[in-house]
Amino acid sequence: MKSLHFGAGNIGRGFIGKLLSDSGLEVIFADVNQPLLDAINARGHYPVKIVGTESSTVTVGPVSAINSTTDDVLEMIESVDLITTAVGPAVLDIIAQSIAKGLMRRLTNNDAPLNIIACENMVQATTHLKHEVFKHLPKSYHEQVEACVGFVDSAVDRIVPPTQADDPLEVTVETFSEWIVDQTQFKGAIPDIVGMELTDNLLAFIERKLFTLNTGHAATAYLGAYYGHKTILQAIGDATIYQQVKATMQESGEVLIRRYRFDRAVHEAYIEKILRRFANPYLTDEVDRVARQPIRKLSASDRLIKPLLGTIEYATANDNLINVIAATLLYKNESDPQAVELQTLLNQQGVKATLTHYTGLDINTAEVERIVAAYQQLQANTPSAG
Ligand SMILES: NC(=O)c1ccc[n+]([C@@H]2O[C@H](COP(=O)([O-])OP(=O)(O)OC[C@H]3O[C@@H](n4cnc5c(N)ncnc54)[C@H](O)[C@@H]3O)[C@@H](O)[C@H]2O)c1
Ligand SMILES: O=P(O)(O)OC[C@@H](O)[C@@H](O)[C@H](O)[C@H](O)CO
Repeated sequence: MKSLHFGAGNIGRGFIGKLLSDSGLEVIFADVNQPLLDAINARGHYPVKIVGTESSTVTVGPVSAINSTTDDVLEMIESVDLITTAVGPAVLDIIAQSIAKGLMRRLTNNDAPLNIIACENMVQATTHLKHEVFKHLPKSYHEQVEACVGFVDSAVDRIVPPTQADDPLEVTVETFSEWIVDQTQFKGAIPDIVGMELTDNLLAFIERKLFTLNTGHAATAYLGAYYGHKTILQAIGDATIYQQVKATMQESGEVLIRRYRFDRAVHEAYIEKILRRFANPYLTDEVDRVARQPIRKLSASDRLIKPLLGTIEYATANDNLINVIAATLLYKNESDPQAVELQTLLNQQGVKATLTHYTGLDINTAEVERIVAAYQQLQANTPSAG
């Protein structure tokens, strides 16, 4: 079997590409980073360092790589059996055009089933990609694509920070990993991939992951930045932050428990395990990586606002979520365009207008007033300001 994976970054090489290769699939990466592509093609394999209480380094390969902006991608789509992505939610809209073009070429002489799985931190990322792909497909292709192409949603969990090694191909990953896919959305036989779990209840799994791990991770990063920490390990090692992060995940967890009837004790254990993962002493994960793209993280369907909306729906506690959202508004990073845009709008339009603009929250709600008050309090007590 042949697979094309968009995004040869941390998750691409450290998780999805590794599982595909371990399962005997031929792996071709498509990326826009030419030096990275050249390095992959020159060597044909790369090292993955798995770190935890026991560490090991494994070699992933053979692999090859093509430039995602060239016609090589269209040619590849004509013949592969599986397409996966780990490019970041915003880039899905960019690669959709190439996927649509590739599908049109493929369908002229190949109606074998093809499955596409977007592995992004986003609810129903593949369904979103499907909508984008269909925007670029003439109507005459829609029926055939519906018949031959499975757009399979997934939840993906493994902490993979950028490597600290000199080798640009090396990836360092934690021991834990979880890839869950919606078994109801495949076309043809489901590929046999070691470590890919099947479910017919994906929404519960993706919300559980995004609104626990990623909610807690974002809380650690934005509170960490506020208190002047550089890494997630340093931030979670700060007792004040640890308690707030745990309480934030519990507030979000209460919504998940009510919505999906999760067992309370099992969910509490899930939170504890995630806190231990954040405190993995063998991973160097910068606060700025986890805090990246704060505007995306403040959107209505993402890890902060969706749980907040859930607490409003169920009338449950949300003081910690409110405080983390306020800390997110205070996040500054000159090398992150979204952080710069956020601060620019805050300076131009003030907290309330900025908050409602990015989150979609109703300006007249008590929660907006509370976030504004929390923002002002955090700002007045900024640790670095003395
Ligand atoms: N790193 C993690 O811990 C982790 C864990 C779970 C999920 N994720 C998700 O996986 C996705 C990727 O995250 P990452 O940490 O691997 O990011 P990354 O920045 O390391 O990798 C993204 C890769 O996509 C490439 N890319 C950009 N534009 C492209 C295009 N047009 N075509 C092809 N490739 C393109 C980049 O060059 C880069 O190599 C995100 O959605 C993220 O939320 C990350
Ligand atoms: O990738 P983002 O920007 O959506 O979120 C940053 C981190 O929280 C994320 O990459 C985690 O490391 C990952 O989701 C763990 O599975």
